[in-house]
Amino acid sequence: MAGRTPPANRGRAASTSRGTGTSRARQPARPVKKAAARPVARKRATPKKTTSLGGGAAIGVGRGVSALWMGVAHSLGWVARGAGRNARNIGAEHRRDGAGLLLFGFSILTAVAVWAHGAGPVGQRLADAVHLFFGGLGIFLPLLFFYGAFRLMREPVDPDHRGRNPVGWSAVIIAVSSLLYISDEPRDDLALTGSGGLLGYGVGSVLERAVSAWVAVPLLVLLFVFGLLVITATPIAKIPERFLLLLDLVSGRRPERAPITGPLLDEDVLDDIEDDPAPAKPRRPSRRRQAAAVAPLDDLMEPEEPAEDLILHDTVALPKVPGSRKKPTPAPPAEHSPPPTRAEQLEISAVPGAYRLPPPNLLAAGLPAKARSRANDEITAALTGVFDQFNVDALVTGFTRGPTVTRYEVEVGPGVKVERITQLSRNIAYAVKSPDVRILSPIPGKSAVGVEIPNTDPENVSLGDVLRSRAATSDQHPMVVALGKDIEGGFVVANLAKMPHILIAGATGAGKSSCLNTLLVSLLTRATPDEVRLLLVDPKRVEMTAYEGIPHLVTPIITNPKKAADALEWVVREMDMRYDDLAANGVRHLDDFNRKVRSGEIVAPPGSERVMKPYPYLLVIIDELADLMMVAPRDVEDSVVRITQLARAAGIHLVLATQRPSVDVVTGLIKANVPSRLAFATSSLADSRVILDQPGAEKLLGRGDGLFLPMGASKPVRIQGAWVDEKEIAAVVKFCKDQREPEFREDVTEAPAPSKQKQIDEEIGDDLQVLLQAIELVVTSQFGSTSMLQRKLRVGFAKAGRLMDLMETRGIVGPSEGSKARDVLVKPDELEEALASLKVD
Ligand SMILES: Nc1ncnc2c1ncn2[C@@H]1O[C@H](COP(=O)(O)OP(=O)(O)OP(=O)(O)O)[C@@H](O)[C@H]1O
Repeated sequence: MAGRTPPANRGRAASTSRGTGTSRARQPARPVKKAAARPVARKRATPKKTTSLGGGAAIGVGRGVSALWMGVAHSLGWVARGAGRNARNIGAEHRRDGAGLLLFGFSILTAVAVWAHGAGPVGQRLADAVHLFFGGLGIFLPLLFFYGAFRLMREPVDPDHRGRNPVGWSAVIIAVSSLLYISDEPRDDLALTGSGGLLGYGVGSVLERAVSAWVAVPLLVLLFVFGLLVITATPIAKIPERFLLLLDLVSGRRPERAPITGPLLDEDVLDDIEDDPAPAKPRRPSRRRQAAAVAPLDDLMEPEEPAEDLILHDTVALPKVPGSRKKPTPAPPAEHSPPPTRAEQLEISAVPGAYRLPPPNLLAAGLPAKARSRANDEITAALTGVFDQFNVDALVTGFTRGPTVTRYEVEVGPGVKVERITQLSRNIAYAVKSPDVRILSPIPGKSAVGVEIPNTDPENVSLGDVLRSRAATSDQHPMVVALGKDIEGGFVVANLAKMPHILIAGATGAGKSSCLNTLLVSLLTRATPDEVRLLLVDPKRVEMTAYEGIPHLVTPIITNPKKAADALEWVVREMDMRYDDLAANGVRHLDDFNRKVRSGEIVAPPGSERVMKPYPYLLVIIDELADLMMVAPRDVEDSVVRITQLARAAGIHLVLATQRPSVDVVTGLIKANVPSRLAFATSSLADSRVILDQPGAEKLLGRGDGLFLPMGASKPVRIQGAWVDEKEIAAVVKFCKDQREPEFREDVTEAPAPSKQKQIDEEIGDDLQVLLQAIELVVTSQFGSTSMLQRKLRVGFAKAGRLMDLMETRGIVGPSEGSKARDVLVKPDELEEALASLKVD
């Protein structure tokens, strides 16, 4: 988005990018032709001028010298260009490290020269120069170089604040040296080296003569203060806040940290977080707002420098060809998560402080994200080439690199149809050697067409980074989970309580299970079992075994689809119970109920033995909805629909995952009631339409590449799902399990309420024997046909139909599909179990 590209960044890209130079040369030819014409004319004129100077030996010698000189110059130029080209191919971090090491070397030289008067003749000259120029201040110069070298090597550059330190330090040095000069006016050159040096003399003497020492001194003090404010990035209005914060830190009181609850973290962990500041650039305004509340000392001194590994990307702007179209003005930076909210549930814990959340350092930090790589430059050139070949007046004006995909921004010239870019999609795919090109027309919020092309050098998004980002830590709600990073490199988190239910779908291997892992680990690291309870359904049996035994579970992980259907009915009962409580106490949402219970406004009715306790959120995660829908389609659909329609206020939320997003699994009713969707790569356009109601998911790349369509949004956001590995999952699970045993509810997987059972039993009446025969017939033949029952059991049509209905209510066969035979849901090897359960009933 335009808003995410600070002008400074664009300037940087424009001045440093070489690859872009290539694309520039390939821009529409008009300006290039004009420029080329002039040098040719000059070349013709030159020989004339030279010959007019006269002939003879002098000319010959002159030419020889000139040729030699040109030869040497060309060779040197060639070597320098080669070295420069190679240097540019080195990664940005290495170049920065190189500069840091160079400065470090220089600081050693200066230190030895100035402090120890050593380092040979070079050191002697250097020391003299330093003393002459900076006077008494010169002895601090090595320290300043050390500091500069340390920052260059340790912290990434932030283009927004690139000039801050040089400007700040220059102001401080000029002010101090001038003050030194005025306070100790030297009478000769030698004394100059003791006071403010030439610098102090230059500024101090001029100022003193111009406005007298009485005015010059306050002015210089103001300059000094300005320098300090610039270095520490402190606006004047923030001075009192920062000062109080500094006092807090000096007196040993740690400032309140919004992100992570205090008692749950030890000092090491906090230090980890201090070393690992949240990404700053795209959210800079709000970061400033919150700086006083969250910044530790490091942040106070260097609040604008994001950690290398958490740096966010902005659009890398490419230089414009002369006279190219104007760039749209940047809009304000995009936020990826809802504004911070105060979570009521946080204080629910029955035994405060008894349960510690897993420390963030259990989750490893990912590799630093790249803002630009060689692959990006090559693709920019390829795109420009395609536009040139097809004579389309369009410019690649920049790109935003995400972890898996880069979005190239293309601006079309006046009068050029946007469709011309769309029509070129196949040629673009051919030129960039990737079939997965996705064209966005326009990029929301920008007058530009987006061409999304997979990175040939994709990066993983570590869950730890997302959970430690400001997007996640600024919202303390226990149901906030990490999703990943968007295409602009911004962290994406979501509050499951606000979804309020989400459907996750994608072909096998697309990243659903990994996504469920990130959701679960996010919850475990942010919510205590008193705040959130989990009901996990894993018909695939292997995906969630790692979480068995965590204290958040209400029941052991359910792997049997039939039991899962029963569990959903339990959820409906739990929801009804919660609703009764809400209604009886006149509150509309579980959060209000919990707040009133805690404040004592809601108490048990007189005479009741019940102890009123806050309700935890209940999150139901179903890994394969299709398996449940096969067993008891009507029951599951009924339960899901009922839960999704009502459960929001009762704090019950559903996460439904499926790899078969067909209409018989994700039925119209379920779709209508599950408003948030997350699509990973699907195998067909039809599947994409089922999940998102629009195409797009079929073009995703797999491995966590997804489209997130939160409730109410019309356009999905492309994200790269976060990744958490098995070791990290095991560490977090162990941390939780070591503290508490799960308290299972016995009734979750119990068969549905006796009243309903009885009703069905009554329905069976005297037909039990014939029903058992019918079940045997249908299951062994795997053929759910009414006429077959009529023939084999010698019963009439009405009776056979009734038997079929009874079998449907028992989950033996699927619903009627007109004249077709019904699906048989019980396998022959499960027959005994099915018959036994019926006989017991
Ligand atoms: N966010 C991610 N980052 C990096 N790699 C990923 C990510 N998500 C998935 N992968 C890779 O893709 C593989 C398959 O992912 P996953 O098991 O989550 O797919 P799935 O959709 O659940 O498949 P299935 O339905 O067969 O279980 C993983 O083993 C991993 O290598």
